[in-house]
Amino acid sequence: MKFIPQHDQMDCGPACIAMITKMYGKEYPLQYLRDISHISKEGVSLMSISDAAEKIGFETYPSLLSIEVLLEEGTLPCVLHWNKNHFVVLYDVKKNVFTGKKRFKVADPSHGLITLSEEEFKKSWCSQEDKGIVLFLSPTEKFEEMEPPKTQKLTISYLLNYLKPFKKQVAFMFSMLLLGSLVTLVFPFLTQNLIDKGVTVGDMNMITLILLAQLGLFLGAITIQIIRNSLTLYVGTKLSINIISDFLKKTLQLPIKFFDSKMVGDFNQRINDNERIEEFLTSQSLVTVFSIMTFSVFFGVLWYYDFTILAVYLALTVFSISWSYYFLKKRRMLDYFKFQQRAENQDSILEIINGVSEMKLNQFEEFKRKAWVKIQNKLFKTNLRILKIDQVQVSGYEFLNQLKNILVTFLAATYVVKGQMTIGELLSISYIIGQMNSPVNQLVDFFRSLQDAKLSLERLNEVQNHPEEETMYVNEEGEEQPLKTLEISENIFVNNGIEKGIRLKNVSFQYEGPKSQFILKDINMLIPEGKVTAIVGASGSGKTTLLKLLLRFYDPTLGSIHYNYDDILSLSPKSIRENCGVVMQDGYIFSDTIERNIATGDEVIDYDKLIKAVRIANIEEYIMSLPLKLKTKIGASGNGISGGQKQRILIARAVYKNPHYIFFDEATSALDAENEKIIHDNLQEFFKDRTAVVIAHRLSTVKNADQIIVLKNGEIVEYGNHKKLVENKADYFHLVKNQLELGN
Ligand SMILES: Nc1ncnc2c1ncn2[C@@H]1O[C@H](COP(=O)(O)OP(=O)(O)OP(=O)(O)O)[C@@H](O)[C@H]1O
Repeated sequence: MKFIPQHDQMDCGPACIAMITKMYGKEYPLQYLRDISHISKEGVSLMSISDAAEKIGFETYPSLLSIEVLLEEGTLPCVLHWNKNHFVVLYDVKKNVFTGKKRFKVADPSHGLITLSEEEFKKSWCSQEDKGIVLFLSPTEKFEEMEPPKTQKLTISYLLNYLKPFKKQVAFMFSMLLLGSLVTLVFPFLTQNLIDKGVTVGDMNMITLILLAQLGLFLGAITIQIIRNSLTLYVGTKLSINIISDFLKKTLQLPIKFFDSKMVGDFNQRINDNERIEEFLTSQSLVTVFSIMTFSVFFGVLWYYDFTILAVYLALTVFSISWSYYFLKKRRMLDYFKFQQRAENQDSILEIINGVSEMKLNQFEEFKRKAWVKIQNKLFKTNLRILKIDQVQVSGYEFLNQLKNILVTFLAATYVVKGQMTIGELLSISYIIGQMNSPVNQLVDFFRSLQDAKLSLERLNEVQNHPEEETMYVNEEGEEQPLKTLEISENIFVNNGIEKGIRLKNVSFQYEGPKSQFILKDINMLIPEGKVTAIVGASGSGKTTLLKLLLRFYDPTLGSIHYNYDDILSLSPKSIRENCGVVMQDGYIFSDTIERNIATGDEVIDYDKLIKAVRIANIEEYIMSLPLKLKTKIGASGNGISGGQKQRILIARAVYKNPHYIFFDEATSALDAENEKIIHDNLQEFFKDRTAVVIAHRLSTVKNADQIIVLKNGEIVEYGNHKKLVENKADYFHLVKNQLELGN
């Protein structure tokens, strides 16, 4: 059984399929499996795992059954629903020949390969009385025929390219290292001469001279060390900035769907991954090259002194390195788990901080604190496992090192006793052995760092390999074409007199896999150019989702959306968003000045436009009452401003953009009636000649719209203007009835 760990907190499902496909001889990349199992922040469901497995050629049978039936009729490996919130693979069940007791072998993507007794197994698996949920998978011919998609892997050599711009500095660092190594090389000869030509002969002048030379060399070595450290810091920092900045650039080009499945902790850990790689490139790799050089030089010097001593030294060194390497491999998986638990830990702390007031209001503190302690316990267990391995590795390594030193000293001392070696030579050899140990330690550190860097690379690979948002599209003739820019022009020619606007044809949409619920169902509508369309409907009816499709955050599962005559799939998402002024329900206030929060896209702020936008959003009075006016900083996530002020700033942001399309999702829901009326009147003027879609529950906002669309459970149930819909006395009427009676 080849174990594959989950990379992120929600990855257990895809990791289980990856292990099973591997058992059947095929290696599917985790990212591909994530995509086809439609992973979200909540992870994947058994249905999505089954969908994904079917897609790559398995036949799947989900079941709820008892342990006896599982053992009698089940085929292994299978996926089990574990502790009601996780998935694992059961790959073997063995019977103890002496006790007759069964041992269950389980691959837990967040913990490793584990063997459990029947009791333990039942405790984690059985969710309803004595039964548990299982997904059996059997490969079909399709599985044999299908080839896993190829992914390009980031390699260490690719990363070395990052060092290229720093050739000069690296060469300089290298020459410093070389110089340092030459200096240390002279020390053993000085020691030998100090004893043999100074102390033994009683030549005080010689002793003084040699000691002065040693002092001089020592000062030289310190100077070299200082220069080297500053250079390493310089190159390291620059490299780190380049690597992480490229990573952020790439990450920001990924589609929203990618972010749907990631937690903040997962991203933070990836930044750490980048730093780990930087450290590997700057500190470890260079120093190791140098260490190997130093080692080789001392190797030659030791050979010059005595071959037997060298041979003993080498044999034990090879043994101690192999010892460490073996344990490093064992530690590899634990590193994955630690990474993941640290991400969980960060998310938990973040949630406690962000939700502090809700927690206090609803007495949730204890529960959340205990959840945090639970994560800490998991982390502690992993750390304990790591420590156990490290203890054995380090103790064994130290023991071998000491044994090496003792043996070599014993050999050298024997030579001195026999008169085959001088005391000076003995001391010199001791010095050389001491010097050779540090490159060997360095080599062990290098292997550890290399392993860490490789793990980090694997995790970064999935970001690197994920297709970016702006890619190609396939036209009607089946040819690949570059994406087009959304055209906004007065004289767009529309074929056959078709009305201009955004047209939705038979649009259906699901967030997750094919077996998931349709959030939008067969939507047909035109959002006419230059007019205001309002969308109303009960909470959860799919209004926001519809808006997100228009912004190309997601693509329709079925049907098509056309901006005038262009299919949305042929348009670059960036160009669509550039032409849209959007206020979302969860609009975000950046930790910056008010003016920067409004003029987000412009390098140089156009103050005329800004004042106009601020006036339309009716927030001028508030801003001007602040001591720093437009330059006032509004805190992280908009702390320090009220909900209504936040909405007005978001409206000002959309207006400042001067967009052709306007999408407002409950943009004025937090405002008082008076403010809403003023903004509403201001917007009527602003909406002129623009195409607007407004989602609102309040009658006053939608009443004047040119057309009103009523959504119910993802379907359009009614459309028309206010007057017509009220007369219909159907869904719209019921939605706004209370407000009508109030005389609005
Ligand atoms: N990222 C997502 N992943 C999975 N399901 C989602 C996601 N976002 C929304 N949904 C689901 O889609 C459905 C419609 O949500 P949507 O936000 O579009 O409704 P809405 O009509 O805008 O509701 P409201 O008036 O409360 O804002 C809901 O059942 C919701 O659970």
